[in-house]
Amino acid sequence: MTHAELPPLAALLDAVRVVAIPTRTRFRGITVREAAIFDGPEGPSEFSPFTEYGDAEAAQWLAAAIDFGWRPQPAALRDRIDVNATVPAVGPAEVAGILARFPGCRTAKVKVAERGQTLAEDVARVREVRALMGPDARIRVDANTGWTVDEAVAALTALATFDLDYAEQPCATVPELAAVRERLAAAGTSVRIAADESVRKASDPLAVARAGAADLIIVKAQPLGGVARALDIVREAGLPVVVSSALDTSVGIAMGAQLAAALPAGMLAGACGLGTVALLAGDVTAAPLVPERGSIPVGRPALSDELLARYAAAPERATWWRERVARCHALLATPGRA
Ligand SMILES: O=C(O)CCC(=O)c1ccccc1C(=O)O
Ligand SMILES: [Mg+2]
Repeated sequence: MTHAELPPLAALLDAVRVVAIPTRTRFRGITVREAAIFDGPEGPSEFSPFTEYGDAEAAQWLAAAIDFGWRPQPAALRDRIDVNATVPAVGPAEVAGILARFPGCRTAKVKVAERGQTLAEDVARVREVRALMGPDARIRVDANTGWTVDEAVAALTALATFDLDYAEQPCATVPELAAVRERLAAAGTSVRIAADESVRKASDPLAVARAGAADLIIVKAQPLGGVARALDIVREAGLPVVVSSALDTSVGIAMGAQLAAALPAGMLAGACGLGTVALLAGDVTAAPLVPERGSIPVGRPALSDELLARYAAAPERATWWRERVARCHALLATPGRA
Protein backbone atom coordinates (compact mmCIF):
# COMPACT_ATOMS: atom_id res chain seq x y z
CA MET A 1 0.00 0.00 0.00
CA THR A 2 1.46 3.34 -0.91
CA HIS A 3 1.13 6.49 1.14
CA ALA A 4 -1.20 8.11 -1.39
CA GLU A 5 -3.79 5.34 -1.02
CA LEU A 6 -3.98 5.61 2.76
CA PRO A 7 -6.97 7.43 4.20
CA PRO A 8 -5.81 10.17 6.60
CA LEU A 9 -5.61 9.19 10.26
CA ALA A 10 -8.42 11.61 11.10
CA ALA A 11 -10.75 9.69 8.75
CA LEU A 12 -9.93 6.45 10.58
CA LEU A 13 -10.38 7.95 14.02
CA ASP A 14 -13.68 9.56 13.00
CA ALA A 15 -14.98 6.20 11.80
CA VAL A 16 -13.84 3.97 14.67
CA ARG A 17 -15.82 2.41 17.55
CA VAL A 18 -14.05 0.13 20.03
CA VAL A 19 -15.95 -2.86 21.44
CA ALA A 20 -15.26 -5.51 24.08
CA ILE A 21 -17.33 -8.64 23.53
CA PRO A 22 -17.38 -11.54 26.00
CA THR A 23 -16.69 -15.03 24.67
CA ARG A 24 -19.05 -17.91 25.51
CA THR A 25 -16.12 -20.23 26.21
CA ARG A 26 -12.53 -19.42 27.08
CA PHE A 27 -10.61 -19.50 23.78
CA ARG A 28 -6.82 -19.06 23.52
CA GLY A 29 -6.96 -17.70 27.07
CA ILE A 30 -9.42 -15.01 25.98
CA THR A 31 -12.71 -14.29 27.73
CA VAL A 32 -13.30 -10.80 26.32
CA ARG A 33 -12.55 -10.03 22.67
CA GLU A 34 -11.69 -6.41 21.91
CA ALA A 35 -12.00 -5.02 18.39
CA ALA A 36 -11.91 -1.67 16.63
CA ILE A 37 -14.84 -1.43 14.21
CA PHE A 38 -14.77 1.14 11.38
CA ASP A 39 -17.76 2.50 9.55
CA GLY A 40 -15.92 2.99 6.25
CA PRO A 41 -17.07 4.44 2.92
CA GLU A 42 -17.28 0.93 1.39
CA GLY A 43 -18.91 -0.54 4.49
CA PRO A 44 -17.99 -1.72 7.97
CA SER A 45 -14.49 -2.98 8.64
CA GLU A 46 -12.58 -4.48 11.55
CA PHE A 47 -9.14 -4.06 13.13
CA SER A 48 -8.62 -6.68 15.84
CA PRO A 49 -5.04 -7.84 16.28
CA PHE A 50 -4.68 -9.53 19.67
CA THR A 51 -3.65 -7.04 22.34
CA GLU A 52 -0.20 -8.61 22.87
CA TYR A 53 0.84 -8.16 19.23
CA GLY A 54 3.45 -5.50 18.49
CA ASP A 55 2.80 -2.59 16.16
CA ALA A 56 4.70 -3.99 13.16
CA GLU A 57 2.50 -7.10 13.12
CA ALA A 58 -0.68 -5.16 13.94
CA ALA A 59 0.00 -2.72 11.06
CA GLN A 60 -0.79 -5.51 8.57
CA TRP A 61 -4.16 -5.94 10.27
CA LEU A 62 -4.78 -2.20 9.89
CA ALA A 63 -3.86 -2.40 6.20
CA ALA A 64 -6.53 -5.10 5.89
CA ALA A 65 -9.12 -3.02 7.77
CA ILE A 66 -8.44 -0.04 5.49
CA ASP A 67 -8.63 -2.24 2.40
CA PHE A 68 -12.01 -3.70 3.41
CA GLY A 69 -13.58 -0.43 4.61
CA TRP A 70 -12.17 1.99 2.05
CA ARG A 71 -11.73 0.04 -1.22
CA PRO A 72 -13.95 -2.04 -3.49
CA GLN A 73 -13.38 -5.77 -3.03
CA PRO A 74 -12.68 -8.51 -5.59
CA ALA A 75 -15.79 -10.12 -7.05
CA ALA A 76 -17.44 -12.91 -5.06
CA LEU A 77 -17.69 -16.17 -7.01
CA ARG A 78 -20.04 -17.80 -4.44
CA ASP A 79 -22.64 -16.48 -2.00
CA ARG A 80 -22.19 -18.89 0.91
CA ILE A 81 -19.09 -20.41 2.50
CA ASP A 82 -19.04 -23.79 4.23
CA VAL A 83 -17.48 -23.50 7.68
CA ASN A 84 -16.04 -25.83 10.29
CA ALA A 85 -17.06 -26.07 13.91
CA THR A 86 -14.23 -24.72 16.06
CA VAL A 87 -13.79 -26.69 19.27
CA PRO A 88 -11.68 -24.93 21.94
CA ALA A 89 -9.49 -26.97 24.30
CA VAL A 90 -12.44 -28.00 26.49
CA GLY A 91 -13.08 -31.23 28.34
CA PRO A 92 -15.09 -33.98 26.58
CA ALA A 93 -18.24 -33.18 28.57
CA GLU A 94 -18.33 -29.71 26.99
CA VAL A 95 -17.90 -30.85 23.38
CA ALA A 96 -21.58 -31.54 22.65
CA GLY A 97 -22.55 -28.03 23.77
CA ILE A 98 -19.88 -26.48 21.54
CA LEU A 99 -20.87 -28.53 18.48
CA ALA A 100 -24.52 -27.54 18.98
CA ARG A 101 -23.56 -23.95 18.19
CA PHE A 102 -22.45 -25.02 14.69
CA PRO A 103 -25.64 -26.44 13.15
CA GLY A 104 -25.10 -28.42 9.97
CA CYS A 105 -21.30 -28.33 10.11
CA ARG A 106 -19.80 -31.62 8.94
CA THR A 107 -16.20 -30.59 9.63
CA ALA A 108 -14.77 -29.80 13.06
CA LYS A 109 -11.46 -28.22 13.96
CA VAL A 110 -10.32 -29.21 17.42
CA LYS A 111 -7.75 -27.30 19.44
CA VAL A 112 -4.99 -29.52 20.85
CA ALA A 113 -1.60 -29.06 22.57
CA GLU A 114 -3.01 -26.38 24.87
CA ARG A 115 -0.40 -25.36 27.43
CA GLY A 116 -0.95 -27.15 30.77
CA GLN A 117 -2.94 -30.01 29.19
CA THR A 118 -1.89 -33.56 28.31
CA LEU A 119 -2.09 -35.70 25.18
CA ALA A 120 -4.68 -37.82 26.99
CA GLU A 121 -6.94 -34.75 27.19
CA ASP A 122 -6.49 -34.10 23.46
CA VAL A 123 -7.30 -37.73 22.68
CA ALA A 124 -10.42 -37.63 24.87
CA ARG A 125 -11.61 -34.41 23.16
CA VAL A 126 -11.03 -35.68 19.61
CA ARG A 127 -12.59 -39.08 20.46
CA GLU A 128 -15.72 -37.29 21.68
CA VAL A 129 -15.94 -35.15 18.53
CA ARG A 130 -15.66 -38.27 16.36
CA ALA A 131 -18.25 -40.13 18.45
CA LEU A 132 -20.73 -37.23 18.23
CA MET A 133 -20.20 -36.35 14.55
CA GLY A 134 -19.93 -39.87 13.16
CA PRO A 135 -17.56 -41.53 10.71
CA ASP A 136 -18.32 -39.25 7.72
CA ALA A 137 -17.35 -36.01 9.45
CA ARG A 138 -14.01 -34.39 8.77
CA ILE A 139 -11.91 -33.71 11.85
CA ARG A 140 -8.95 -31.36 11.91
CA VAL A 141 -6.68 -30.55 14.83
CA ASP A 142 -4.87 -27.27 15.49
CA ALA A 143 -1.82 -27.30 17.79
CA ASN A 144 -0.94 -23.60 17.34
CA THR A 145 2.82 -24.45 17.35
CA GLY A 146 2.46 -26.26 20.70
CA TRP A 147 4.50 -29.41 20.02
CA THR A 148 8.13 -30.29 19.46
CA VAL A 149 8.76 -32.62 16.50
CA ASP A 150 8.87 -35.69 18.77
CA GLU A 151 5.69 -34.65 20.59
CA ALA A 152 3.91 -33.96 17.29
CA VAL A 153 4.86 -37.37 15.86
CA ALA A 154 3.67 -39.12 19.03
CA ALA A 155 0.47 -37.08 19.31
CA LEU A 156 -0.51 -37.32 15.65
CA THR A 157 0.21 -41.04 15.62
CA ALA A 158 -2.25 -41.40 18.51
CA LEU A 159 -4.81 -38.98 17.03
CA ALA A 160 -4.62 -40.55 13.55
CA THR A 161 -6.80 -43.35 14.97
CA PHE A 162 -9.68 -40.89 14.68
CA ASP A 163 -8.96 -40.22 10.98
CA LEU A 164 -7.68 -36.65 10.64
CA ASP A 165 -8.36 -34.32 7.71
CA TYR A 166 -5.16 -32.48 8.63
CA ALA A 167 -3.06 -31.17 11.50
CA GLU A 168 -2.70 -27.39 11.62
CA GLN A 169 0.68 -25.96 12.67
CA PRO A 170 1.85 -28.84 14.92
CA CYS A 171 5.25 -27.16 15.45
CA ALA A 172 6.62 -23.64 15.19
CA THR A 173 9.12 -23.66 12.32
CA VAL A 174 9.07 -24.64 8.66
CA PRO A 175 11.86 -27.28 9.05
CA GLU A 176 9.94 -28.79 12.00
CA LEU A 177 6.75 -29.00 9.92
CA ALA A 178 8.70 -30.73 7.17
CA ALA A 179 10.23 -33.17 9.68
CA VAL A 180 6.85 -34.10 11.20
CA ARG A 181 5.37 -34.66 7.76
CA GLU A 182 8.27 -36.87 6.68
CA ARG A 183 8.45 -38.89 9.89
CA LEU A 184 4.73 -39.62 9.88
CA ALA A 185 4.83 -40.65 6.23
CA ALA A 186 7.86 -42.90 6.83
CA ALA A 187 5.99 -44.59 9.69
CA GLY A 188 2.98 -45.19 7.44
CA THR A 189 0.61 -42.77 9.24
CA SER A 190 0.46 -39.92 6.78
CA VAL A 191 -1.35 -36.91 8.22
CA ARG A 192 -1.69 -33.83 6.05
CA ILE A 193 0.02 -30.78 7.52
CA ALA A 194 -1.55 -27.30 7.28
CA ALA A 195 0.54 -24.16 7.85
CA ASP A 196 -1.13 -21.30 9.73
CA GLU A 197 1.34 -19.30 11.88
CA SER A 198 4.03 -20.11 9.27
CA VAL A 199 1.93 -18.11 6.79
CA ARG A 200 0.33 -15.34 8.85
CA LYS A 201 3.23 -14.54 11.19
CA ALA A 202 6.14 -15.17 8.79
CA SER A 203 8.18 -12.39 7.22
CA ASP A 204 7.89 -14.50 4.06
CA PRO A 205 4.42 -16.14 3.97
CA LEU A 206 5.42 -18.19 0.91
CA ALA A 207 8.50 -19.83 2.45
CA VAL A 208 6.53 -22.79 3.84
CA ALA A 209 5.03 -23.52 0.41
CA ARG A 210 8.39 -23.21 -1.34
CA ALA A 211 9.96 -25.61 1.17
CA GLY A 212 7.24 -28.19 0.49
CA ALA A 213 6.70 -28.36 4.25
CA ALA A 214 2.88 -28.27 4.19
CA ASP A 215 0.07 -29.91 2.21
CA LEU A 216 -2.17 -26.89 2.47
CA ILE A 217 -2.14 -23.36 3.85
CA ILE A 218 -4.45 -21.51 6.21
CA VAL A 219 -5.03 -18.00 4.91
CA LYS A 220 -6.36 -15.16 7.04
CA ALA A 221 -7.30 -11.81 5.56
CA GLN A 222 -6.48 -9.54 8.54
CA PRO A 223 -2.90 -10.67 9.32
CA LEU A 224 -2.02 -10.87 5.62
CA GLY A 225 -2.96 -7.25 4.93
CA GLY A 226 -6.37 -7.75 3.34
CA VAL A 227 -8.33 -9.75 0.81
CA ALA A 228 -6.36 -8.66 -2.26
CA ARG A 229 -2.96 -9.39 -0.73
CA ALA A 230 -4.15 -12.75 0.63
CA LEU A 231 -5.37 -13.67 -2.86
CA ASP A 232 -1.91 -12.88 -4.24
CA ILE A 233 -0.35 -15.18 -1.66
CA VAL A 234 -2.77 -17.98 -2.52
CA ARG A 235 -1.97 -17.70 -6.22
CA GLU A 236 1.77 -17.75 -5.59
CA ALA A 237 1.68 -20.57 -3.02
CA GLY A 238 -0.10 -22.96 -5.38
CA LEU A 239 -1.38 -25.08 -2.46
CA PRO A 240 -4.98 -25.82 -1.44
CA VAL A 241 -6.36 -23.24 0.97
CA VAL A 242 -8.59 -23.01 4.02
CA VAL A 243 -9.65 -19.46 4.89
CA SER A 244 -9.87 -18.81 8.59
CA SER A 245 -10.25 -15.94 11.04
CA ALA A 246 -9.16 -14.85 14.48
CA LEU A 247 -12.27 -14.87 16.64
CA ASP A 248 -13.48 -11.72 14.89
CA THR A 249 -16.87 -10.03 15.14
CA SER A 250 -19.15 -10.61 12.13
CA VAL A 251 -17.39 -7.73 10.39
CA GLY A 252 -13.97 -9.41 10.41
CA ILE A 253 -15.65 -12.69 9.50
CA ALA A 254 -17.24 -10.93 6.50
CA MET A 255 -13.73 -9.96 5.36
CA GLY A 256 -12.71 -13.63 5.55
CA ALA A 257 -15.87 -14.70 3.73
CA GLN A 258 -15.09 -12.15 0.98
CA LEU A 259 -11.66 -13.77 0.57
CA ALA A 260 -13.12 -17.29 0.52
CA ALA A 261 -15.74 -16.17 -2.02
CA ALA A 262 -13.09 -14.74 -4.34
CA LEU A 263 -10.88 -17.83 -4.42
CA PRO A 264 -10.68 -19.57 -7.78
CA ALA A 265 -12.74 -22.77 -7.85
CA GLY A 266 -10.75 -25.81 -6.81
CA MET A 267 -8.43 -23.95 -4.45
CA LEU A 268 -10.59 -24.43 -1.33
CA ALA A 269 -9.66 -27.51 0.71
CA GLY A 270 -13.04 -27.93 2.39
CA ALA A 271 -14.86 -25.94 5.04
CA CYS A 272 -13.37 -22.66 6.26
CA GLY A 273 -12.64 -21.57 9.83
CA LEU A 274 -15.19 -18.75 9.66
CA GLY A 275 -17.85 -19.99 12.07
CA THR A 276 -16.36 -18.52 15.23
CA VAL A 277 -19.00 -15.84 15.81
CA ALA A 278 -20.75 -18.83 17.42
CA LEU A 279 -18.11 -18.66 20.18
CA LEU A 280 -18.87 -15.02 21.02
CA ALA A 281 -21.59 -13.92 23.43
CA GLY A 282 -22.33 -10.75 21.44
CA ASP A 283 -21.74 -9.00 18.11
CA VAL A 284 -21.91 -5.59 16.40
CA THR A 285 -24.67 -6.47 13.95
CA ALA A 286 -28.26 -7.62 14.41
CA ALA A 287 -27.62 -10.26 11.70
CA PRO A 288 -24.54 -12.15 12.95
CA LEU A 289 -22.61 -14.39 10.56
CA VAL A 290 -23.19 -17.55 12.59
CA PRO A 291 -23.29 -20.90 10.82
CA GLU A 292 -26.64 -22.05 9.47
CA ARG A 293 -26.89 -25.43 7.76
CA GLY A 294 -23.11 -25.59 7.85
CA SER A 295 -22.37 -22.30 6.09
CA ILE A 296 -22.31 -18.52 6.44
CA PRO A 297 -23.42 -15.93 3.85
CA VAL A 298 -21.03 -13.68 1.93
CA GLY A 299 -21.73 -9.97 2.31
CA ARG A 300 -21.26 -6.98 4.53
CA PRO A 301 -23.25 -7.01 7.77
CA ALA A 302 -24.95 -3.75 8.75
CA LEU A 303 -23.61 -2.25 11.98
CA SER A 304 -26.04 -1.83 14.85
CA ASP A 305 -25.61 1.41 16.81
CA GLU A 306 -27.40 -0.22 19.71
CA LEU A 307 -24.96 -3.16 19.84
CA LEU A 308 -21.93 -0.92 19.32
CA ALA A 309 -23.12 1.02 22.37
CA ARG A 310 -23.95 -2.09 24.40
CA TYR A 311 -20.47 -3.55 23.87
CA ALA A 312 -18.57 -0.25 23.89
CA ALA A 313 -15.15 -0.75 25.51
CA ALA A 314 -14.21 1.16 28.65
CA PRO A 315 -12.85 4.65 27.85
CA GLU A 316 -9.23 3.75 28.67
CA ARG A 317 -9.41 0.70 26.37
CA ALA A 318 -10.93 2.80 23.58
CA THR A 319 -8.08 5.28 24.00
CA TRP A 320 -5.55 2.42 23.87
CA TRP A 321 -7.03 1.18 20.58
CA ARG A 322 -7.17 4.67 19.06
CA GLU A 323 -3.50 5.17 19.91
CA ARG A 324 -2.72 1.77 18.41
CA VAL A 325 -4.58 2.76 15.22
CA ALA A 326 -2.50 5.95 15.10
CA ARG A 327 0.84 4.12 15.56
CA CYS A 328 -0.02 1.48 12.95
CA HIS A 329 -1.24 4.16 10.54
CA ALA A 330 2.12 5.93 10.95
CA LEU A 331 3.91 2.67 10.13
CA LEU A 332 1.80 2.16 7.00
CA ALA A 333 2.52 5.74 5.95
CA THR A 334 6.28 5.24 6.24
CA PRO A 335 7.74 5.31 2.71
CA GLY A 336 9.48 2.13 1.63
CA ARG A 337 7.40 -0.37 3.51
CA ALA A 338 5.59 -3.09 1.61
O1 LIG B 1 -9.93 -21.85 12.14
C1 LIG B 1 -10.91 -21.86 12.92
O2 LIG B 1 -11.69 -22.81 12.99
C2 LIG B 1 -11.19 -20.68 13.80
C3 LIG B 1 -10.10 -19.72 14.04
C4 LIG B 1 -8.98 -20.19 14.91
O3 LIG B 1 -8.79 -21.38 15.12
C5 LIG B 1 -8.13 -19.20 15.54
C6 LIG B 1 -8.73 -18.13 16.18
C7 LIG B 1 -7.98 -17.18 16.84
C8 LIG B 1 -6.61 -17.27 16.83
C9 LIG B 1 -5.98 -18.33 16.17
C10 LIG B 1 -6.73 -19.29 15.51
C11 LIG B 1 -6.02 -20.35 14.73
O4 LIG B 1 -6.46 -20.84 13.69
O5 LIG B 1 -4.92 -20.72 15.11
MG1 LIG C 1 -4.49 -22.17 13.52
